[in-house]
Amino acid sequence: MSKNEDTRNIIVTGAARGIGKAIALRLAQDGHNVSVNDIDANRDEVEAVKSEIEKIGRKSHAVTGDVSVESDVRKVIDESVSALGSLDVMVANAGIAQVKPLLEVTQEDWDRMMAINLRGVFLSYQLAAKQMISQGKGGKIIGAASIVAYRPFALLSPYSASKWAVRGLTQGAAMEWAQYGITVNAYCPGIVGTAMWDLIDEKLAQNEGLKKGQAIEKYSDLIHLGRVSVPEDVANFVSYLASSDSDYMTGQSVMIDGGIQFS
Ligand SMILES: NC(=O)C1=CN([C@@H]2O[C@H](COP(=O)(O)OP(=O)(O)OC[C@H]3O[C@@H](n4cnc5c(N)ncnc54)[C@H](O)[C@@H]3O)[C@@H](O)[C@H]2O)C=CC1
Ligand SMILES: CC(=O)C(C)=O
Repeated sequence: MSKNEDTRNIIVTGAARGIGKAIALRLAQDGHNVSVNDIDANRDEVEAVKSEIEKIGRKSHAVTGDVSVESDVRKVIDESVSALGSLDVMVANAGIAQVKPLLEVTQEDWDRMMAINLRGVFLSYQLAAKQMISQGKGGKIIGAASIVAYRPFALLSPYSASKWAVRGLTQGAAMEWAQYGITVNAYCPGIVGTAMWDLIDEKLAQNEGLKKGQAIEKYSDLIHLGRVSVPEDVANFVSYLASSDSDYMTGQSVMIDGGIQFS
């Protein structure tokens, strides 16, 4: 945490594992209180993250709910504000991936992708902004985009479109909410070794006639820094976005990918 930084009250969605968990733990280590959300099926994992945050010495709250459902996002925010006292930073991290040739994508596939990755971010952004405006002290809203928000990966077209839309939403929200002292930015990871990439690797391998582990190896050749990302690489950048050091930055979707894409 920067010198003279206040303790902030923060929500991280999709925080049971992977990048969301790393972000939640890093923000707690930075001295903030962190409320953690995930779907009900991951209740035990999200409770375990809450315990880890409390062991660090910060306040925490675990709240399950589906970010694509407005009443669930409202519950996540209301419970978190009751438990922590306010909402200063919202990290809309939850997301899903699907690997499928575009010619085989069904309307159900498309709708599920957009419901979670786009409507989920929209609801998290909008309801967080309303809460922050009611508090009258501004705030920081941070979303999960991806390098595919700039250049899609083949076989991940709906996913890429959802992340491209998150980049647009982040710009529009930044324009509309600057007047309330709210900044809105997004992080764009590259290839991060999480459960999401386990799934992508398996499905890409099936599609490309490779063995398990070979797809991630092949795609990793794109990384100039020469290693697959770990969730902590992304959490380090989100720590900056949540801190006052990023106060003059808004509307940006920034690559944190070891040098795959260059904008
Ligand atoms: N792993 C990677 O290489 C990259 C990941 N990202 C993005 O970063 C974010 C986190 O990704 P990972 O940690 O890798 O994924 P992950 O699959 O390991 O974790 C995502 C978490 O979000 C939760 N989640 C899914 N749908 C939800 C819903 N409707 N409501 C609440 N929680 C929900 C899952 O249960 C899971 O705990 C995602 O938005 C992803 O698209 C972006 C670029 C690269
Ligand atoms: C999952 C994802 O966004 C990438 C780029 O791998």
